[in-house]
Amino acid sequence: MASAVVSFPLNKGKSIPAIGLGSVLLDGDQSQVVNAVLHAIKVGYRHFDTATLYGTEGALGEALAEAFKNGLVRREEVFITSKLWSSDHEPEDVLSAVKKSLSLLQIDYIDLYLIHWPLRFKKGSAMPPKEDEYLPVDIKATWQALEKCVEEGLIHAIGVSNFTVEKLTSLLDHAKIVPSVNQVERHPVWQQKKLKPFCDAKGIHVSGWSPIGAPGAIYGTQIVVSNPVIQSIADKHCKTAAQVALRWGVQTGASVLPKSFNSKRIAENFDIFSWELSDDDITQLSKIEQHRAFPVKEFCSPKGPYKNIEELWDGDI
Ligand SMILES: NC(=O)C1=CN([C@@H]2O[C@H](COP(=O)(O)OP(=O)(O)OC[C@H]3O[C@@H](n4cnc5c(N)ncnc54)[C@H](OP(=O)(O)O)[C@@H]3O)[C@@H](O)[C@H]2O)C=CC1
Ligand SMILES: O=C[C@H](O)[C@@H](O)[C@@H](O)[C@H](O)C(=O)O
Repeated sequence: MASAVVSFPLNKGKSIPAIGLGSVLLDGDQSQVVNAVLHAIKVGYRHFDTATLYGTEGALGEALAEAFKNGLVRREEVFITSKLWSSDHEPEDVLSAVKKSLSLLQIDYIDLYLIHWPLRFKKGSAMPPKEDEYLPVDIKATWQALEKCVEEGLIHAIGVSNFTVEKLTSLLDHAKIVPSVNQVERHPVWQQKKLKPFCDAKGIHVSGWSPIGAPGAIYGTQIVVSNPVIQSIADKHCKTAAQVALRWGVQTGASVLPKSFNSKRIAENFDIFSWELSDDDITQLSKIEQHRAFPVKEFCSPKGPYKNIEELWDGDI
């Protein structure tokens, strides 16, 4: 068994384990999710990241039910993150979306529920949405509906995903509950040098998606695993570039959410707690030229709230 998993305290609810298993599923075979989650629990993972969008809440729920039944782990020992999809932002849709997630996950509370994107789409919209499927965003109303779900005990902590400093600032102006987490793209090639210090100052924990640049995904990139600075640090520590990227994420105070449905890589990605990067390694990594691997221009539209990636990310690109 690998070393115990480290956690970061949140401003509400339980601590968030520093590593969580991602669960984007591109081809439809749900059994690989069930197997991956059960294997990950045995390796030591205690955090699982899913979303309504991914269609993997049911498979995660099935794996958790089996793990609880077999005594592999107890409910209070795992941390489950899921996300509200953009077509469920209407306040009256939020409660039923949360209840649907709970039912698929087969649990009676969700540790962390995030607004997946600062975007609102019509019901049944395509992915990415067509031009006439965008609706005006009203984060305040959606957030208030989520705050109610916290009051009712259905969710223990709430947060956002893909929010910039500007979008968080406007949410903070009227939020009763300060978001616990902002889940964003984060790895050594996009370190979130503007957003991370802002979130730290506001007590908002940052979780990094695509923490190794999604090297194996159809939409993915090799920009992290083939970066020469990362690779040379990996060689020095006898680790892989993926492990250096993940260790960097955790060592700089953010949780990381690597997705793998492959047993060997699930274990490889977890092996980041019994060694550390030196201050000089961190300095070298801080000098890597920065750019987003995933600017997500699919969500920019002349009819949407963001016409281009500058507007989506408020110039932080
Ligand atoms: N909030 C948001 O908007 C977003 C959230 N996310 C969340 O973050 C998670 C992680 O992001 P994701 O985009 O999946 O990208 P990751 O950086 O986690 O990379 C995952 C891909 O890389 C492969 N891989 C995993 N480990 C290794 C390794 N050690 N060496 C080489 N290849 C590896 C995986 O294939 P294999 O399975 O074969 O190992 C998979 O194809 C998602 O699954 C999701 O849960 C992601 C994007 C956006
Ligand atoms: O086209 C847009 C992208 O697929 C985007 O929707 C995903 O990256 C998503 O945020 C995720 O969580 O995986």
